[in-house]
Amino acid sequence: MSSPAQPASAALVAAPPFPEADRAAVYRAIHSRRDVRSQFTPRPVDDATLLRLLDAAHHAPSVGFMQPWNFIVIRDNGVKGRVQAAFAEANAEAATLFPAERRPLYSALKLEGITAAPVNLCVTCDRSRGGPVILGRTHAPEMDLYSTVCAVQNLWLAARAEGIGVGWVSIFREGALKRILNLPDQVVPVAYLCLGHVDELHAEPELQARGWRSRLPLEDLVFHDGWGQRDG
Ligand SMILES: Cc1cc2c(cc1C)N(C[C@H](O)[C@H](O)[C@H](O)COP(=O)(O)O)c1[nH]c(=O)[nH]c(=O)c1N2
Repeated sequence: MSSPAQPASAALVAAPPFPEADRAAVYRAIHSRRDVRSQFTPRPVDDATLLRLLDAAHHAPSVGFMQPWNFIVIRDNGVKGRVQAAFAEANAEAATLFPAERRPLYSALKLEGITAAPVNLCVTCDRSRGGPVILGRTHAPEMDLYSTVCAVQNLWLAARAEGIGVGWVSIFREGALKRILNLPDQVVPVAYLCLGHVDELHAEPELQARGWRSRLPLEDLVFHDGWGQRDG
């Protein structure tokens, strides 16, 4: 297939601001989204709802429209059990890495909901998708991984709107997850997510509520025209 010398024309549609109530809903999803470990109800996640979430993820931006993601839906208790064991092994290692005075609090935190969540989802990045040269990735090969994270965030926000909680678990040796899920060499497990209906969510990040770490003031993070310049 030969590529045209001129790109085909692309249609435009009107893009006005959303009406007030719709805008409020978007911000509500953003601000009330939480990372969930303990609040999952046993109610199954039906296929239609799950498909809407995956479709939201699939509409994320991606470098060069690479769409490097796959979604491995895990409902099998045997697979969940193996993932849970991989977490437990890595978490025991992780606990030793924090200063002694923080270890009791670390060990008291619940950092996964793998077996409690009705659905687990591994969002992967196929680093070879679309071939070796990808528009926008020529000088920044990690952009495929960032694109996959955009898909995760889309899903996380859509899940909030659906009353589904999502918990991201990243305390694994990557090789362990790859072996359990039979991932090919070029496929990276970017996110391991636990999903399930929730009736309640924490009002603030659980790590903040439990005294692990607090939200930084936005004004400390905004610079103007260069690093460290605070005056606009
Ligand atoms: C890339 C990545 C990886 C992880 C997380 C998040 C992200 C973005 N988070 C959740 C994290 O602790 C949480 O997002 C923050 O504490 C903020 O809380 P809310 O998400 O606002 O509830 C998380 N939480 C947890 O209990 N175990 C984990 O392994 C991880 N890993």
